[in-house]
Amino acid sequence: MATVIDGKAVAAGVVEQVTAASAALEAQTGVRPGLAVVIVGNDPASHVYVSSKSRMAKQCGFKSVQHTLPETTSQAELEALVETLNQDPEIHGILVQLPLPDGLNSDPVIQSIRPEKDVDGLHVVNAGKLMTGDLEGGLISCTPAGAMLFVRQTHGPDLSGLNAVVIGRSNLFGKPMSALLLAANATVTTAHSRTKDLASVCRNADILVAAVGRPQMVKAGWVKPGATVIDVGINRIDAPERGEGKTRLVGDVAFDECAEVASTITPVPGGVGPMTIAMLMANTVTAAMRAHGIKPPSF
Ligand SMILES: Nc1nc2c(c(=O)[nH]1)N[C@@H](CN(C=O)c1ccc(C(=O)N[C@@H](CCC(=O)O)C(=O)O)cc1)CN2
Repeated sequence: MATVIDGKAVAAGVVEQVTAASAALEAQTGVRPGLAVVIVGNDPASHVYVSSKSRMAKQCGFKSVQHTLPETTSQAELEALVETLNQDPEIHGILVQLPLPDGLNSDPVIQSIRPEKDVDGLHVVNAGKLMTGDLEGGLISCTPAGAMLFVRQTHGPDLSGLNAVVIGRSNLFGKPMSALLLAANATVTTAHSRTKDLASVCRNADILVAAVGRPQMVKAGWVKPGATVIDVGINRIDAPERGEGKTRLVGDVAFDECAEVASTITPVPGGVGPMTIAMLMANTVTAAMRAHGIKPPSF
């Protein structure tokens, strides 16, 4: 049976570090890190995530601002709000919750955020820094940064000689995750829906990262014995065993069977998910410290 990573515990450690850094910044400068979270529309899951982000920001000692905009918000209104937040000296981090409602284009919105306030790490400047191996100068997308912390805790900072396979190529996760693994010297394959014979590609992985959005797609036969398996999927499936109409969360990995083969594995829930919010806090305190000429800790 594999070692199961406790994402909640690791995230709590990061939040503790962030809270200390935030207090130190305030003691030195009188400034609290400021995080603005923008949500458009009525997606229930997004509202839950945004509430958690705002709550956690307060817990870390930040100034926390939430902008809740109606489904009918126009592209121009959304970009105007981002511009106001760009100009606000008390706001060091801006996050626009994704996905946006149909009819709104997230890309120009994200690119209108000042790179130094882009705590989601999605601006081309931050993505470019990551691609060129500059891990200290920019801001890194929260979920891959959190997943990478698990990888470092398991394998150390240098992944030389290890094969890593990332299933998924999104801007939010797959591409930055592949770049982080490559920067740590892993030999990286980015697999996706058009990859031929995905199972045998995965079987070559010492580190297998699944971010496909398909419930329990990765089976035990896809996992190399002794591999580290990181599950980034969050899928809600019917759970009639819990009662009529009930659901439960599962990842992209068939946990029970894969845990028999892997040496280390992340659960869903309680694995990578909690790291997303913790790393957002880390990015926000980093942005605030940089804005005041103070070197942030590495998380
Ligand atoms: N602008 C962004 N939008 C979205 C991001 C993001 O990083 N930036 N990521 C996801 C959603 N997300 C945060 O926004 C997120 C997803 C999951 C969790 C989490 O803690 N999941 C728990 C289970 C929660 C539950 O019960 O539903 C877990 O896995 O244990 C936190 C944040 C898309 N949008």
